[in-house]
Order: sequence, then C-alpha cells, then structure tokens
Amino acid sequence: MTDWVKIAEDQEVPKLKINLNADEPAATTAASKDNEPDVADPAETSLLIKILGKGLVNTNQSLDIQQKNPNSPLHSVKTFEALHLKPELLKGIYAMGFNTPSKIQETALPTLLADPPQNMIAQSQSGTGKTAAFVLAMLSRVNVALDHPQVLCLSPTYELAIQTGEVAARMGQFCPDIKLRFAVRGEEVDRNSKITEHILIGTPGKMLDWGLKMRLFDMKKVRVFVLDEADVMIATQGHHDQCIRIHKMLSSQCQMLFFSATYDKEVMDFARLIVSEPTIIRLMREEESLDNIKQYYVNCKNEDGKYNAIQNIYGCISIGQAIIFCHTRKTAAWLAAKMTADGHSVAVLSGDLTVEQRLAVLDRFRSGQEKVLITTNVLSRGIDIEQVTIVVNFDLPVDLRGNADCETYLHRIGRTGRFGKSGIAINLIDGEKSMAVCRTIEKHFQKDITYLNTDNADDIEKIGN
Ligand SMILES: Nc1ncnc2c1ncn2[C@@H]1O[C@H](COP(=O)(O)OP(=O)(O)OP(=O)(O)O)[C@@H](O)[C@H]1O
Repeated sequence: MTDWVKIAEDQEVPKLKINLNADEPAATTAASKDNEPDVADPAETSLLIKILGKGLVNTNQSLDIQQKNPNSPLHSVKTFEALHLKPELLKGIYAMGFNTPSKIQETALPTLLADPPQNMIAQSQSGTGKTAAFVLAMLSRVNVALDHPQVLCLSPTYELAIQTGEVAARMGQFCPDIKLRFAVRGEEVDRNSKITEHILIGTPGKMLDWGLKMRLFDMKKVRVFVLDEADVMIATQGHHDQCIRIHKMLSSQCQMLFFSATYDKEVMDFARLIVSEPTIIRLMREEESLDNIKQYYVNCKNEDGKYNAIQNIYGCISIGQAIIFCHTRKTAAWLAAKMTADGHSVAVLSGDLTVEQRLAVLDRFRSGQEKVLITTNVLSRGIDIEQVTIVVNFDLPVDLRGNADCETYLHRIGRTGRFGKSGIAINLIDGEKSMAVCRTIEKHFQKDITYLNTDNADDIEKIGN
C-alpha cells in the first residue's frame, strides 16, 4: 500500500482554516461577530441544503468518469433489480418510493457493489441521490453473521450523521438483523464492553475515541469506510487530522468511498492521494449564469443613501419578493430594523441563527409570509429561491482583502437553467472602492451593469418592464 499517511501528514492543505468542532452544537461557535464579514459554516450549509431539498434533483448534466482500475465495472444500471441486491434491501428501496436509480446511482452503484470492492471518489450536487447510493453500498456489505463493526461512515456534524443514519434505518427496514449505531456526542459505551453493531455512523472525534482510544472495536476488521461531505471533512482542520488517524488504522482491503457535492482542487488532489486506485465519478453541476439578469448600479453617498435608494425603488415599482445581501450581521440588523419600521415585512437570515432557525426563516420566506429577506453570505450557494425577482447587493461581495468576489456575486445573482426566469440585480455603490469592485465584476462576466438613477422615478420604472 502507498504510504499515504506519510504523504497526507506532510501535505499542507491550503484550505485548512475552518476550525469546527463536530462534538459541539453548531450554534455556540457563532457568537458576537456582528462587525465581521458574515461567512457560512460549510457543514451547517450542507445540513441546511440537505433538509431544504425535497425529493430528487433531476439533472441532465454530463458525467465525467475516470477509472484507474481496469477491472472496474464501467457499465451503469437502469433499474434497481439489475443490481442483484438482497430482496430485503430492494423492498426497502421501493418502500422509500424510489422506482429507478438516479443518474449518480446508476453510474456509481455497480462499482460500489462490485467484487472485489473498488474505491470511489464521487461528486454530485446536493439532492442527486449520493446518500442513498452509499447507504445502499453500506447495507449491502454487511455480514450479519459477524458481530463487530464492518462499516464506518463519517460525517462532519452530529446532525448530518443523524440524517444519514435515518436513511440507513429506512432503507434497511426489512433487514432486521443489520444493526446500526451512532458514534456521536451523547452516545456512551461501557469501557469494558465491545461494540457489536455492524454499521457505525458518526463524527470523527467519537469514532476515534471508540476505535482507537477505547479500542471498543477493531478498525482492521472494517470493510467499508465512507467519508460523507468529503470536502468539508478534508478542508476542516480538526476533522482532517482525525480522518487521517482513522484512515491510518484501516486495513488496505477496506473499501474507501468519498462523497461530496463539491471538491476544491486541493481537496480532490488530497483525496486522490489517500484513496488508492479510485474510480472518480463527477456529475457536473448545472452552471449558474447571468444571462437572464438585468444588472444595475446605483451611486449612493453612504449607508443612509443606500437605504434611500431602496425606498425609492419600492416607492416606484411593485416588487414581489426580494433578497438583500449585506456584508456584516450588524448592517443586516440595522437595515432590517429600518425597513420594518417603514412597514415592510422583513426576515433576517444571518450566521447567528441555528440551522433550525434558518430553516424556519427560509420556510416563511418561501411561503411568502415575508416579502424581503435580508441576509449575508450565510445564504449563498446551493439555495435556490425561485420566486425572488430582485436581488439587491447592499454591499458588493468582496474577499478578505476587499477585492471583488465574482464567484459569490454569481451565486447571489445567478440562476441555473432550471430556474432560468429573468431577474433584476441592483448593486448599491458608495464610493470609489465599491465602484472598482463593481467594474471588476462587470469585466469578469462581460455583462453590462447599467447606471440607475433612483432619484428619477422614470428611470426606476424602466427596470420593472
Ligand atoms: N432513486 C431515487 N428515486 C427517488 N428519490 C430518490 C432517489 N434517490 C434519492 N432520492 C431522494 O432524493 C432526495 C435526495 O437524495 P440524497 O439525500 O441521497 O441526495 P444527496 O446527493 O446525498 O444530497 P446531499 O448532498 O444534500 O446529501 C432524498 O429525499 C431522497 O430520498
């Protein structure tokens, strides 16, 4: 086996900067950052997107498949029957309402279930059926005659682990002999006992405690190792180290399965280093574009000027629902208070809210109970709110150095083909710096951002047409 541990330990992953403690409730990390740029915690975003996603996302995007192992089965399956699953598992799948495999499933499952086992690194956007695919592989590999953990599945947070466990429990509902256990905070085991469950789903800290520190099971006997949300796991300092330590304990025969909605280049490079001879499957994400978006900028003196611009726009045209992006929580709260006092129904979504609170805010906004959603970069990628027609950048998106953040701009304003309705984007500018950012964005996308005079009602009315 490659000495990947050494390579991994020597390797510096540039993105190792998020310090997330999986065994702490997410909300406790978000205190008093009102004046700083509000940024999304990737694990929380994953959870939010997962819970928000209702049903399978069908995509026509192309697949990129690379195989290092010439023995890998390259064929795909169009039915679950063709996978020759245990009848109980097939029954579980149908009971969940799945009739045919999704695109990632039809491509990945033959490899996931192949004998001898094949390693895999898979990428496919949220909601395309990844969890169902690897859970099916996990359940299929269990030998119920053996009473020790055979499958480990790691998630970045407690909540994500629970979500995966729930899918496993539903899919395995007709396999009563398969035993599953959560390795997460709050779960305690007697030091002198042994873990007998077949599948362990949990966070890296607890898994290490049980497997390495307390030696409650033999890591060498694990046959399948799943890293869910692999991008978050690899790019998060604490998790990265813990995953490496777990990985180090596994046998070279253990099947390695990495799943994620996105992989940065460094993360993918790292994944390829530690997973030997992987089949790599990437379902390209549907690209967002600015094609149907009319973009404007408004010159303002300061924050009050920006507020007046918004007021003028609301005074002239009727706006269904709008999202307004601010840089900090403080600005978001200030703006929300002002708009509320002026009679608007406003919701605020920022990083100080727990995932549950964010879900509640989004649910209310989606159902039209509030007409304005004021938010920060916490709401960025992966969350489509179809009915929004106007997006206002109260503050333009910038990176830590204050340079234009074109990618975030695209995620805020852009629409995918599926939601390709037309939209309006308004950028509020206050000074040379933000004008320069605006020009950089315009140049980057080669799409005009037109001047809008919000003191002129005729000008404003034009944007509504
Ligand atoms: N073959 C299928 N047929 C119908 N529905 C499916 C199928 N596979 C998965 N689903 C459903 O589609 C939704 C998304 O699936 P899943 O959670 O597996 O996607 P995912 O790619 O893992 O998403 P995320 O990246 O958010 O974890 C779930 O509600 C799931 O029950």
